[in-house]
Amino acid sequence: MEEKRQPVIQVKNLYKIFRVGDEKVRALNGVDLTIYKGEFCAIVGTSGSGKSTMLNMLAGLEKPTKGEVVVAGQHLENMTENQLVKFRREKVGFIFQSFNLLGTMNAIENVALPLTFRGVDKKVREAKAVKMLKLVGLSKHMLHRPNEMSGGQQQRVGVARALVLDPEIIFADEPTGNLDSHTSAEVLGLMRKVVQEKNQTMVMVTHDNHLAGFADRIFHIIDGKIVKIETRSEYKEDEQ
Ligand SMILES: Nc1ncnc2c1ncn2[C@@H]1O[C@H](COP(=O)(O)OP(=O)(O)OP(=O)(O)O)[C@@H](O)[C@H]1O
Repeated sequence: MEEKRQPVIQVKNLYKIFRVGDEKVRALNGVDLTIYKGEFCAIVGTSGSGKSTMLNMLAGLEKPTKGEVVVAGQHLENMTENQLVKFRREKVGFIFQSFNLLGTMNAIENVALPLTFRGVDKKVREAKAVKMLKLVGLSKHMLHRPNEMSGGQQQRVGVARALVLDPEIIFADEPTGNLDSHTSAEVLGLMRKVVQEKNQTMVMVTHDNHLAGFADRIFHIIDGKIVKIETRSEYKEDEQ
């Protein structure tokens, strides 16, 4: 089993040091990790542990101080800003805590929006958006605007919008931050299902241990270091 797994994200000896006045903040203090194709991984830690910094490095939003970040075969630490923009556009989808939906657009239009930026034909855009909304269980809410939907439904529109471009890798930052625990569990279960079906790779950061439990593997981060990696027991048994 193990040797067939294809690494999608490889981080080696990663440091991110911020200077604040005379002080140095070691937001990432020597991180090594590998994430494989098809995995749903969670990076979990308390406030200030380095989660967002880690996600920013993996998504090519910020440059490391030192170390390697290889994503989908590309060394992000050597790329120019233009190359990073291209990398993000082609490879990556984002799901945020705040849904970032446009209030004047209905669900279909919101989900179709990233395809507009790619110059996809209107009919094709709408067909893809409808398909994604069905996949996230919103068949009956396609024409609803954000203020005509619940928080959980809005977040599912956000998930559909992140996945409509079929990204190889999805990054999620506290994706259920504004939702109650029951709805959070539903949204995460759904994200996991969709990503699994398409054999995509998802990395989520959260401070919530319970929500991290939805992931195949959990990386625990404390003071910019990965201190423990947990694998779901059912997967461990598969691998033996
Ligand atoms: N731009 C910055 N300049 C200076 N220090 C920073 C900067 N960004 C983050 N830090 C520091 O780096 C450390 C890690 O921050 P980070 O935002 O990655 O934590 P986090 O785990 O995502 O926290 P939270 O859950 O509160 O969002 C913190 O000590 C933070 O104060």
